[in-house]
Amino acid sequence: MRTLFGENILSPSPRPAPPSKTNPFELSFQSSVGASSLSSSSTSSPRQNDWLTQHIQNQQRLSAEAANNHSTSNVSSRKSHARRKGNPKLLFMGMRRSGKSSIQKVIFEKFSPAETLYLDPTTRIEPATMESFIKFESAELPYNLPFTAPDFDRDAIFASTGAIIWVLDMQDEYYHSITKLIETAVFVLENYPRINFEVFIHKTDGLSEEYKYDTFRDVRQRVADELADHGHADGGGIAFYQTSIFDHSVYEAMSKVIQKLLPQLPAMESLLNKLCSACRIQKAYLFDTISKIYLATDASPTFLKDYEVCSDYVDVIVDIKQIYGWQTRGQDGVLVTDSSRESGAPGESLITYDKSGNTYIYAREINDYLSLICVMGQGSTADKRVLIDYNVSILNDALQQVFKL
Ligand SMILES: Nc1nc2c(ncn2[C@@H]2O[C@H](COP(=O)(O)OP(=O)(O)OP(=O)(O)O)[C@@H](O)[C@H]2O)c(=O)[nH]1
Repeated sequence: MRTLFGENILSPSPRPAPPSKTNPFELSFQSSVGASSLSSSSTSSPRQNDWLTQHIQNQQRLSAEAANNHSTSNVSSRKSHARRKGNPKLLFMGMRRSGKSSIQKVIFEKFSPAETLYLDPTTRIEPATMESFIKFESAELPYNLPFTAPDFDRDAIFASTGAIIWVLDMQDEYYHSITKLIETAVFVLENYPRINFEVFIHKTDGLSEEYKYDTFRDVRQRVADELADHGHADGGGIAFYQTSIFDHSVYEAMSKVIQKLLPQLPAMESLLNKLCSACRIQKAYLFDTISKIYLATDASPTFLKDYEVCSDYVDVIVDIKQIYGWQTRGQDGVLVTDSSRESGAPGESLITYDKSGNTYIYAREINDYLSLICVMGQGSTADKRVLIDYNVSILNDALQQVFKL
């Protein structure tokens, strides 16, 4: 693989094209809902972005209200995920030695998988936070904590939790874990229906594809059957993921868990979809650079290979940043505009992806903690870079609008 790092890795941000010129790569936010309001201007993308942002936020607000009413009236048939304001809060649960601490250490504290071999057992609730683009908060519940007891202060633990991640060790005897999982899931569904319940079927490394598939299906089936017996015929909205700290699967699963908690997700996805169709991007990911969690991607099918390449590229970016230093952040929690940065300009780079050089990875730093990584498709060659940069800068502006509010 040949890296095309040039002097432009830290080049100044591209100048937007003059608004009077028609730009074939410009984001055009055509929508059936707002077609009439957009038809008057075909080139004013920043204004269209404002409109889109507002429109999406209104939609989000309405659907959040609807979901709220729905979940209070009918606990077992919740459909939408509980997106809430504030930081995503994750609670790790599961049997002893299932890998709860390891997942947190690898993702949030950047331990290498081998360093997790001899972690001390967790005996008390250990909250941890990671400051990145968003502040991730996680905690691990010791296996034997009697949280269902009536005198236990459950609200202190569960009231602010966004998602519970049940870690199930696939390489161990897992029937007891399933029993505990069901107990916990029923308790959560009945007492805290707005918490997302996620199951990591963990330690998939070193197992045959056939065994992984059979075990995954077996666990899902058992959980669905047991929950149906407890009156949750729809499976309680529980999601299952195969994970291992030795590959990218744990990052991908964690990304999906986090995304469900982000109120800005629909807006980000919509913006990425528009960018992809305007710039012929095969796949676009918005990565939280430090944690390698992607906060959003476009609607095109996700291939693990694309994700792996983009994720590895984020590693490269982090390594380069470690060498040259991280730039300071403007204001807490708010995206910093290129012009308002105290020092330097956003980093950007290209890297060839296949031998022909037609497919390449485009990386653009949105701010110090957020990166846009795109797999560029055929027809979006590197010589159209200025136009692509221009569209990405529009996306950048729109993202700032989304996260300011
Ligand atoms: N093969 C494999 N081993 C893993 C994986 N994740 C964790 N482990 C190992 O599993 C063992 C237990 O991991 P921990 O993270 O300490 O498990 P825990 O659930 O936090 O354990 P307690 O705190 O005692 O409840 C360690 O030796 C890890 O290296 C994985 O994905 N694959």
